[in-house]
Amino acid sequence: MSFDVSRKEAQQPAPPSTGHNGNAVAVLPSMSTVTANRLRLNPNTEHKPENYEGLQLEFSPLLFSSLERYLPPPMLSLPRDSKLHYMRDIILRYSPDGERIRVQRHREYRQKIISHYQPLHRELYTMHASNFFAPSFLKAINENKEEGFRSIMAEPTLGVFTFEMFQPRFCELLLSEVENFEKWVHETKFRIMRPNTMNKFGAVLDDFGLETMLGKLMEDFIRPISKVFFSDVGGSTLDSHHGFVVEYGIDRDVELGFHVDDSEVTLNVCLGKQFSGGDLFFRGVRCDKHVNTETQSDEILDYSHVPGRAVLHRGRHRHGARATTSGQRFNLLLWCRSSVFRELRKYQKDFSIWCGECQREKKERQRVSISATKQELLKREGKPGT
Ligand SMILES: O=C(O)CCC(=O)C(=O)O
Ligand SMILES: [Fe+2]
Repeated sequence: MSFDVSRKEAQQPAPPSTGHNGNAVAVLPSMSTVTANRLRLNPNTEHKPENYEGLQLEFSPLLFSSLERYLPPPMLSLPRDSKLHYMRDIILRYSPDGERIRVQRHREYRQKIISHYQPLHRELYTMHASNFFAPSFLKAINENKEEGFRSIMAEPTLGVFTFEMFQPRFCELLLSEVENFEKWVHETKFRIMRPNTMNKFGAVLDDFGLETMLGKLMEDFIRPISKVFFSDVGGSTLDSHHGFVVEYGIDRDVELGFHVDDSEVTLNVCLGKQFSGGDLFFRGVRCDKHVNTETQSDEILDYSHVPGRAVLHRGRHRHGARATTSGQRFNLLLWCRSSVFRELRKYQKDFSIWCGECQREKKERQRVSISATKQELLKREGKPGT
C-alpha cells in the first residue's frame, strides 16, 4: 500500500503581525555601554525574567524570557521595554535577511488590510468567553481538571478529542464576518493570501484583525487542555498560532487530501452551514521519517462534522477531509505551535512518545532483544559449566 502524505503549510507562516509596539523606550544603553556590557556566557538562573506574553512581537515571548537571563547584570533592573528593545536588536542581527524581509512584508500586508477593512461584528474582535462558548466547555475550562475535560469530551480514537465548543450565535457571527470580508476582497479586488498550500478558498482570520482574540483563545482555552492531553508535543508551551477559515462546496474547495498540519496541536471547529459529506478521516500520528508508513487498524477513524463541535488533535496526526457533496461547509482552524518544542525536536531522533511507528519499532526492538536474551539463557542452561 503506498501513501502520499502532504505537509500542509501556511501560505505565509503566520508571524505575529505588528512587531515592536512602538511604545517609547525608556532607557537605552549607549553603544559603548553595550560593548562594555556583553551578554553573559551562562544564564543567571537566579534571575526571574519578565513575562513577555501578550505583546505584539515577531519572536516568541519565551525567547525573550530565556534571553533575559543572559543580559549584562546592570541591565536586569531596567524597564521591560528597554530590555525588550535591546534583545530584539540582538535577535534581529541573528535572523537571516530573507526571513526578516518576509516578516516585514507580511506585517505591511496585514496593516494594509486592517487599516482599510471595516469589521461587521466588532464584538468578535475581543474575547467574550460567556458569549462565545458553550456553558459546558466554559465550566470545564474554569475547573481546569483532567476529569472535567474528559467529562465533556469523546475520544473516538487515541488522541482525537471532540467536544461541544461554541454557541450557535458565535458560529453565525463569525461566518457572517468572513462573508463580509470576502465581499470586501471581491469589491476592492484586494489580492489576499489563502490560508495554506492546500486550500484555494478560505481566509486567514489573523490577517483582518482577529489575531489578538485568537491568541487569547489559544492561551486561555486550548493551552490548558493541550497541557493535559498533548504535553508530549509541546502542548503546555503553545506560543503562536495560525487562525483561518476553510470553505468547502461544489463551487469552493471540494475535499482535502491526506496531510499533516504545520502545527503541534490543531483545533478544528465546524461553523456550519448545511452540508452533506465532508467527513474527516484520521490515520495515526507520525514523525517526519514515518509520515508515509502504513496505518494500523486501530488508527483508523472517520468522523462526521457537527456544527459548533470541535475536534482537537496533534498536528502530526495524519488526516484529510472527504468531498463535501452538497451545501457549504465552513470550518474554523487554529494551528497552535510551540517554539520550544520545535527547537528541542531538532536534537531528537526517537519520537516514540508520540509517533505511532517509532513506538512500533521500539516495541519490536525490545521484543527481539528479549527473545535473544531468552535464547542465550536457554543455551547456557543447556550447557552447564560453560
Ligand atoms: O476540512 C477540514 O475539516 C479539515 C481541515 C484541515 O485539516 C486543515 O485545514 O488543516
Ligand atoms: Fe489539517
